[in-house]
Amino acid sequence: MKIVAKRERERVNRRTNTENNSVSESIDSSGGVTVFDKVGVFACEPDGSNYDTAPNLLTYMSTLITSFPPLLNSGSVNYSISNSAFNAKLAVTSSGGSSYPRHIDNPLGVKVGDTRKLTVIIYLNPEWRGEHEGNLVLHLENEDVEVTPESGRFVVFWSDVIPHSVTPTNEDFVGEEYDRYALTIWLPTEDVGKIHDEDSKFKDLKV
Ligand SMILES: O=C(O)CCC(=O)C(=O)O
Ligand SMILES: [Fe+2]
Repeated sequence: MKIVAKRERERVNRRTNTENNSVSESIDSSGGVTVFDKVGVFACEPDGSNYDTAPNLLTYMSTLITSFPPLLNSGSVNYSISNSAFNAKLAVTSSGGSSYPRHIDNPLGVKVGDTRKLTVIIYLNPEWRGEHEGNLVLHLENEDVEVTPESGRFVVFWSDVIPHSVTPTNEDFVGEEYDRYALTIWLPTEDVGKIHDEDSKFKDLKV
């Protein structure tokens, strides 16, 4: 299964990958928006057209998108997570030093029509070892939590409040075999009052 996942992630990447050096927006503590480059990060948006070459990946994605929102909404607080306007990205962070700066995925929220509430990341790196680095760091209230991008690892956090970054991939490991693959699915909320909610205990976190 791990090998299938590896072949499939490479096929999706090869077939549809066009975007290099993607940019993202980040917001500072006074509300200013800056655009940052993600040098060495290649991304594509897997969809039904990838089913022929990556059936397991697509089946996994569709199972997750249909089953996860109802599960989350049945918790003690209903965040009205929806699967209606999800978006997905397969990102390949090149070996040899590429990284993501500290940012929030949805810094501006409803004023720019961005209703993403939940970031779900699945790592697809069956041969990942600690020395390859490229760890996700979640900058939480009182601590930074570092998550290694091991295959099958599943990370979920609020898209609108949690600052995070990716440490540089190790410059000593260069070549496609060391590229770092992450499949991200963003799920929106139908209750836009839940975005940048003043009652959120994370509201004071800053990019
Ligand atoms: O690949 C990761 O671990 C995080 C990626 C990320 O922060 C993003 O795509 O916004
Ligand atoms: Fe992010």
